[in-house]
Amino acid sequence: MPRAGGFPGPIPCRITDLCVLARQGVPVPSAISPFASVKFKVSALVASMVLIAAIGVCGISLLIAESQIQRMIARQEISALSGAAAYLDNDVRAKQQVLRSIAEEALSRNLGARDVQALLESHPGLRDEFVNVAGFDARGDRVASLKNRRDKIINVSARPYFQEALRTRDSVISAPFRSALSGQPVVSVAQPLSDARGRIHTVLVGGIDLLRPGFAAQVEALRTREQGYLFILANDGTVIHHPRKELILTRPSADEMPAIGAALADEEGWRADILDGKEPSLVAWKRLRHADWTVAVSYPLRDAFAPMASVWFNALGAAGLFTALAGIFGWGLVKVMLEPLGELQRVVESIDAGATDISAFNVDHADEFGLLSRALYRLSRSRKEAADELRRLATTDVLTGTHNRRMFDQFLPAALARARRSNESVAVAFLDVDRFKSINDSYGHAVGDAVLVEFARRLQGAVRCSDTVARLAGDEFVVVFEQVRGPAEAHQLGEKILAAMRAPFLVGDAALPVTASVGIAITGTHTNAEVIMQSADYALYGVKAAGRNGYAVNVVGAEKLASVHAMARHEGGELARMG
Ligand SMILES: Nc1nc2c(ncn2[C@@H]2O[C@H](COP(=O)(O)OP(=O)(O)OP(=O)(O)O)[C@@H](O)[C@H]2O)c(=O)[nH]1
Repeated sequence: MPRAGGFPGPIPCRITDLCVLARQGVPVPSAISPFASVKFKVSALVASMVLIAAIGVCGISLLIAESQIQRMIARQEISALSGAAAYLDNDVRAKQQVLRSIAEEALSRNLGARDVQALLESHPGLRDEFVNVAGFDARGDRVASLKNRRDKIINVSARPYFQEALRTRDSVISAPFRSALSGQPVVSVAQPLSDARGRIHTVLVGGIDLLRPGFAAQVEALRTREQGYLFILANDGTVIHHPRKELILTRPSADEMPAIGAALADEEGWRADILDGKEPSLVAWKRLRHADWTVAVSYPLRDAFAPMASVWFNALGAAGLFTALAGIFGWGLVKVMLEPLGELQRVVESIDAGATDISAFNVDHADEFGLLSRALYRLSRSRKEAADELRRLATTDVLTGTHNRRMFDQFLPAALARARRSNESVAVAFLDVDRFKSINDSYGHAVGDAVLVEFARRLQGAVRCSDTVARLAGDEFVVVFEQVRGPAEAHQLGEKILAAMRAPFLVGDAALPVTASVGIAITGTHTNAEVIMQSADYALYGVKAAGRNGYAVNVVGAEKLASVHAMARHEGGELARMG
């Protein structure tokens, strides 16, 4: 249930509910929740749009920047790898060159297989280049060895690099394998030695120990960054160098180690979508020219984009700041823009409270608020006119246009109160058309109506504008006279009314003699509406009893009919006074 004079309890209703309540006449709140305000909504909209735009622009820019940084890092890595590959190439070639020069020396000195041991020992620098250099005759049996000569005798005739060196008669770099002598992973360089007739009598094999600290250190020195790692693969995917030593000489599948799989894809390239050990990584690779190896680097993207994290953070901070500024700006802007609406609301409330009228609408705005003001002005005007018309209809007698009983019932007490305050007298004349029933019966109701209309017109013409004429019912009328000086004036009023009715009423073709009886009461002490009406009725009754067509005046409180003044109409139209 609505509370008296207020809005129902905790507000559970929506706008439509408010409209229903308003239509039912229940007061609805004029203030709205801040979150329902247009200011809030527009500010939130502006802020959201700026936030979306800022995040969108920053996000796209940063993604583009990330992609460019990725390319840049990849290019840097590949160029660093090119340097590393060239270094490794040169290193292997230098080792081949060393053995090749020994081969040339053996040929020039016409040395045979039996001289190879001495030849090797005459080149102490070989120990720096290789873990060991051994000589094998054409059957693959060892005939010389720089180190470990007492080691078990091995035969290398089945080794592919040995066979290839015999076949090509040129230097060959082997695939990585585990040395039968040292058990270490090695790569061998095989160099055939020929005699003057071109017959290969010995194949020199120099081993490069892949786990030798010097080799690992050399490779690691090629890295350009602290993060990530460098690895080397043979063309069949066998790992030659890797920070995880246990992988060396293994051949992991591309599924097991995507970084290794990617590095074998092409001569040179990079990919940034590799998951290397659960970590998204950028892998760049480059194939060596001379040895059939690929040198590659794996670089975690997290490290690559570490500087971008702070850029993202700053960008989001800037987006938040712009959003807050946009929200404040939007709020202020909408506040200014909606100022005319607030003004309009104040005008409507003021009109509603009766403090001002509809002329307060500012209809001069050129914008939408002007349109709204003008529309509200028109609506208010037509509603006011309708209300005025309703009020008029509610207080007007439809047939005669005089006031009706309702209006009279309100007016008389007010007039009496006014008179009391100003210590003046009020007179009420109670009129009744004489024998009106016979007019109706003789000429019909329409003529009766016309008589009533003419009667009212004459009555209104007989009194002052400030006097109030009302039709109570049927052929009964009343007139309220204010500021009456005394009974003598009341008599004059009675005379005046009767005189106004004296001429025949011209209705259609007929000229009807119409008379009226008038009972007048004038205020005395303790007068109220009921009392003065009774007094006027009493006077009217006296006139009727005395033969009609006359008036009588009563002073309230002296309820004794002093005299009846009746006018008798003779056939010739002459009037005679009966006292
Ligand atoms: N034409 C018309 N007649 C009405 C209207 N209202 C009431 N009447 C009639 O007015 C007549 C009133 O008659 P009364 O006042 O009772 O009696 P009277 O004939 O005037 O006689 P006295 O008052 O004694 O002189 C009734 O016949 C009603 O039917 C109206 O609006 N138009």
